[in-house]
Amino acid sequence: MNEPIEQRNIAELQGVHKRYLLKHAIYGIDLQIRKGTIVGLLGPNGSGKSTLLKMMAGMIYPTSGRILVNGRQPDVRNKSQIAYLPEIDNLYGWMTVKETLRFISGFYDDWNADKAADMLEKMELDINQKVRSLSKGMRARLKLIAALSRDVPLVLLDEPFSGIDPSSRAKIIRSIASEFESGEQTIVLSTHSVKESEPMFDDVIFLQGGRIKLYDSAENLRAEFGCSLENIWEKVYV
Ligand SMILES: Nc1ncnc2c1ncn2[C@@H]1O[C@H](COP(=O)(O)OP(=O)(O)OP(=O)(O)O)[C@@H](O)[C@H]1O
Repeated sequence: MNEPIEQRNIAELQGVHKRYLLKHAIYGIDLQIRKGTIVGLLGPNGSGKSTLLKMMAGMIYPTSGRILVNGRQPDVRNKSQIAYLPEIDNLYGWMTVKETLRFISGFYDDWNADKAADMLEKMELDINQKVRSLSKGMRARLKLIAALSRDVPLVLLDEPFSGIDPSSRAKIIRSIASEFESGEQTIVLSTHSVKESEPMFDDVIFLQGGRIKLYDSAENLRAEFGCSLENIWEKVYV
């Protein structure tokens, strides 16, 4: 027997519209995010990726429409459901890597210390180094560890690879894919690194001007267009 729709989806958006003062960022989006998948959120600058992720994280609210994560409207009260990695750098420079992770872990009952230790090793970070002396790419790795070390149903990553060089990016993507517990967690990840990220995506959303241009499984999209997601990007946006 098929599962009811609401149990198959970790998040549902219905007619979601977002306006910042006079600027329309998202236009009436309907979306269902399947549980246990890694979803790529793709689109050019200003297409609405960060706005969509912030609304799903409960950081900002839709102007109209409805968002449900695990059946509840996201806000500060259901932070136990959602890990969110913002595009901005929100780390304290005076802390070491170890202190940063200890500090962040104190906020969350769902912190998985084993996972954090494992990722620290894979991401090759020195736990005694001060955050202020880390390179941009190293800081990006630390932010990623902070988001991925929580045992939550939904992980939202906004541009997690910005500042990370291409070879490290590929390595980190493999590490995310290996840490990912299919069935337990869902990851929605915005990125401009389509080529490197492509192998880990189950589903892909192409946004354009605040609207969904394409949304399907990566497999269906590749079959329909007869090419890679990277080439679909070129067909859609260039
Ligand atoms: N706080 C804000 N106030 C006013 N307009 C905003 C604000 N945040 C975003 N916007 C506008 O909303 C639209 C979508 O922006 P958003 O940051 O969501 O896009 P994005 O796809 O994440 O872009 P990028 O790839 O550059 O990060 C843009 O036109 C942007 O200028």
